[in-house]
Amino acid sequence: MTHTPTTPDDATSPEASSASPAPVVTYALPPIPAAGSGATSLSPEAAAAAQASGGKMADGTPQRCGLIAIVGRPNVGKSTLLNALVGQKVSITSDKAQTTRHRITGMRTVDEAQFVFVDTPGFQMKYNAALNRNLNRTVHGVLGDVDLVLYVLEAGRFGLDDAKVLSLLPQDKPVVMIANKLDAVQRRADLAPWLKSMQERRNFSEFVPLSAKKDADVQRLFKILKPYLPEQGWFYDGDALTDRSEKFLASEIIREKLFRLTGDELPYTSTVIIDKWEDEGELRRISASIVVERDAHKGMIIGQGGERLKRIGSEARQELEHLMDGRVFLELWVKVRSGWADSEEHLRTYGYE
Ligand SMILES: Nc1nc2c(ncn2[C@@H]2O[C@H](COP(=O)(O)OP(=O)(O)OP(=O)(O)O)[C@@H](O)[C@H]2O)c(=O)[nH]1
Repeated sequence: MTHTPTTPDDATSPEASSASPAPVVTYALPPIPAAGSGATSLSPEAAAAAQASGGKMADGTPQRCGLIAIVGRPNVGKSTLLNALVGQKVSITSDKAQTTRHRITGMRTVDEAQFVFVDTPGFQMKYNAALNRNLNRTVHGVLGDVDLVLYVLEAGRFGLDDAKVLSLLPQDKPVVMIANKLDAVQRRADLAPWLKSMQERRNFSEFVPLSAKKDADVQRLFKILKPYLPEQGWFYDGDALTDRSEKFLASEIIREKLFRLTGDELPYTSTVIIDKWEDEGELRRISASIVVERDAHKGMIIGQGGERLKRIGSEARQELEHLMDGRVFLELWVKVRSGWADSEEHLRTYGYE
């Protein structure tokens, strides 16, 4: 099979694409990561939606639906791409590598095709704590279940860490290479030899240089990916965007503000737990704890005179009010749990199994 690099200037339609779509696969209950757990079973709502649709559009066009994993080394833009594809923030982004820790599913339905995205954490090769063992286990578990893999790189760069991720990808799945951050490439001409060298590394189904931050690129990606989805009924309602709970999204939003406002000072092992979630008429009261490993980290988060924690809380509250379309009262605590990232016991307590 020959591979034609697909660039934003090259209007390749899915039909005109040189790669052949994945074979039609039909299975009664495809595995879907359940919200908040590592389990892979289809939720009752999803099963009902798949049945109700009968697998066809009103005009008789067969529906398509498939699971797509987004993989790549930390910081290549996987979460940014997922959020852009879903059209809503379902995964946090930051400049700090390794901010994504959960198997997040977001979904988006475009015409007859439902794309169900499974975000995978960056592969962690540097540390050996229990947290990272769990991350790698999660990545392998996810890849076994999907119909298509999006392998994300930074356009023009292929380092040892990218090679490591590539070596772990299954041979029997179609893999689309996404060369992200195209907007940051100064000389587009330099990209051609790089793309050619990538063609020799694996039998990629497609090459798609793009910027996850450009809407037109993201819309074009849907067209390229559609033929790879198996013909089968949708797993979710056509307007569903995530199967994550509001509580989970809230903790992710707080975590994002935490990482953004502490810069590189705070280790990625810090986490956020929602302790209280109550509705009082129009007002939602949320109380959350930021759990860190050391007293020094606690000081960093609180900041001079409590200024930093106040800002984290205020920015998170504004985004929560936007997400929930209502007033939010947010109370934040910082707690120290020494060595929690090293302990399997703690990981279970915090729901990372
Ligand atoms: N210039 C540019 N920056 C991008 C693009 N996509 C993502 N970024 C930036 O790259 C950084 C990392 O993005 P994330 O989406 O958090 O990366 P990730 O791969 O999910 O990272 P981990 O959670 O560490 O695995 C952020 O600062 C993004 O704003 C892009 O298309 N162009």
